[in-house]
Amino acid sequence: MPRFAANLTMMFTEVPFLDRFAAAAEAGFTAVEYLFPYDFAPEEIAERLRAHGLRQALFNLPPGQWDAGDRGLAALPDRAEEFRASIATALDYAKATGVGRIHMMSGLARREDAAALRSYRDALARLCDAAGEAGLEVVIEPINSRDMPGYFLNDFDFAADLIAGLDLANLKLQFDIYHRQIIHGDVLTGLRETMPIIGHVQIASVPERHEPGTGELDDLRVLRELDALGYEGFVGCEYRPAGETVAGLGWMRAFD
Ligand SMILES: O=C(O)C(=O)[C@H](O)CO
Ligand SMILES: [Mg+2]
Repeated sequence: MPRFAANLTMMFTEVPFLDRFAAAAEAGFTAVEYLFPYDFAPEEIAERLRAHGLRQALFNLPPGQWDAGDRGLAALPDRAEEFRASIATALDYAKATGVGRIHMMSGLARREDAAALRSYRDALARLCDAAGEAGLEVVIEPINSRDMPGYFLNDFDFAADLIAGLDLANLKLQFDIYHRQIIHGDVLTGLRETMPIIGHVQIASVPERHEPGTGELDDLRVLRELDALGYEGFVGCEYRPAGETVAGLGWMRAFD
């Protein structure tokens, strides 16, 4: 049975962010993830996790100025200093929350840009080194270009090649089934081929990004295949509920 984590950026938005921990626990989740914790002090987040018996599955490094359009810093050579500072910030939150892996967003850049590629590879090496010392994995996630136009890491084969080429022990793939289906399709084959390098999985229906089982893919079949392949990590429920969050959790009963 998959170990589901509620994505608190997208789910339980009926209540303010810090109250979403309680709401997720009450709905039966034992783990949570979200994009960014940085609007709150590390201790505030840690306290919510403790109070509700939740595990932290994942969060992202600071992405730069999100509201100004930044989507990560790693592939941006002129933001290298900011990227380095973001590692220390993320590691503070990792220590407080006990998370086992952090997601590094690439930023908006062209893959053909040699300086961007160099910056991205250097950023990964630096981050993996620091995260490794803290006992953490680093994950990278291909994101489809419809949701995030211009995103550097927009292809699963490119990501797998980078991971193989860099050969860093704690670098893994974040396999978001929603993005995989939009970018390439062929989801089951993708899972089978990349299972040895997968560090985190996320799911949502395609194309609406709602509850699993409400889109074009047989998401329950995909989740069963994950089990069959021996995946033991978390599956982040990174979807926007079509209506009220708890009312939309019926799809999970298939795994009771
Ligand atoms: O968009 C996604 O799928 C993510 O997982 C990212 O963390 C951020 O955009
Ligand atoms: Mg995702």
